[in-house]
Amino acid sequence: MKIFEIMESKDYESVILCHDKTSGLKAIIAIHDTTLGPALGGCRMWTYDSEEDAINDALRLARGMTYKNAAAGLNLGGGKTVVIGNPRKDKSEALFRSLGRYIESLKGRYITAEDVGTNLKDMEYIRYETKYVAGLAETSGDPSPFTAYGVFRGIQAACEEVFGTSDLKGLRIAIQGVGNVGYNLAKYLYGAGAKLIVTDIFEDNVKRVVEEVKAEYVKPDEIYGVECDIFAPCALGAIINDETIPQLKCKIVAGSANNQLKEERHGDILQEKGILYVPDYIINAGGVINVADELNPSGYNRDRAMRKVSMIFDTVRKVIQKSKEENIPTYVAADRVAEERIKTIAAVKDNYI
Ligand SMILES: NC(=O)C1=CN([C@@H]2O[C@H](COP(=O)(O)OP(=O)(O)OC[C@H]3O[C@@H](n4cnc5c(N)ncnc54)[C@H](O)[C@@H]3O)[C@@H](O)[C@H]2O)C=CC1
Ligand SMILES: O=C(O)CCC(=O)C(=O)O
Repeated sequence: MKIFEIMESKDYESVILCHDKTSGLKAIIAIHDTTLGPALGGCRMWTYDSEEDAINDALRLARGMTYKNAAAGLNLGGGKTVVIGNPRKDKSEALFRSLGRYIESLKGRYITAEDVGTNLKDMEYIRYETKYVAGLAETSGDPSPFTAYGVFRGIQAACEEVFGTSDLKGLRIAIQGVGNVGYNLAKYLYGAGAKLIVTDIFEDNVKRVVEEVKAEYVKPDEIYGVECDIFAPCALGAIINDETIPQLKCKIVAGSANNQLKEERHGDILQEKGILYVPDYIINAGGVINVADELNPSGYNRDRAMRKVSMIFDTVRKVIQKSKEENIPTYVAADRVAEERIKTIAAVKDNYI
């Protein structure tokens, strides 16, 4: 793996390899860009097939956070931690405290939070060793309901564009994955009068949405072909690909899953087919917007965080507008929105003060 070549090609600032023999910690902290402020991004714990896969994931996710934070209007850069290990078997207080000490050594250049495979308890252990951790139980807590609310607002903005109204009443919305975010999203959509079709690989998760929001159930591999207005991927990445696109019968793709496009060209294909794709990192920023509110000098405020999450409606509109004006796919427009903000703020910071 030619690490410096990769870092140079996508402008990474640092990649820190962390190892602790006692706790078995093997982690990578990737910091992509700190132009806007300290890098904020969650800590993922996963069993990777190889160390190279883990490093690549950390790099990709860290860069994603730069774009997510920038487009969301946060004064934060992008970074991410990847812990190599099985989140069901390999967790311990020592492991997360050891990681916390590495994060502390960065003196605030990187702030961590939850991600796939980590939870509030893990963040508490990290907190024993460093204050550079957000998303704690006593402050902003579980980010999922905020992410779901942001996705809901983004869907409303997309509907305004495609159907001429943000009213979701009577629309058919297919949700892939009704876990933490998908479940909360289903409740918002049901409350707004939408008809839901859902799938999940866990029976319990399906059961609660079928009961609580009268959703229709389809098998996991049937969700792509469901006749619907909106397809909301809330499970895995790379689900918009050569196999799934021909099956889609929706007008909008808008959901919380990270890295939905398997390859960038799949965003182009959606556009050619007249399906509006709402870029993942624009619509799923609710969680990080909420977590970032903890960094406010006056302390965390839930109402303020919700107001900011609600503005995802405006960010989605801005991205759609840019895509139309510049005749580019929405995923390119999103990147431009983020890059332009970073460039402008970097120029402001050029001044000597
Ligand atoms: N939780 C948050 O605040 C944020 C989550 N995201 C992304 O949103 C997505 C969902 O996150 P969470 O709800 O927190 O995760 P989760 O693990 O609680 O829920 C995911 C659900 O998808 C289901 N699933 C997995 N594979 C599936 C398949 N092949 N077909 C159907 N269902 C399947 C799982 O059984 C689970 O119920 C992930 O991609 C995550 O990276 C992004 C930003 C913030
Ligand atoms: O929401 C969080 O807990 C951290 C932010 C993050 O890593 C993400 O949005 O993917």
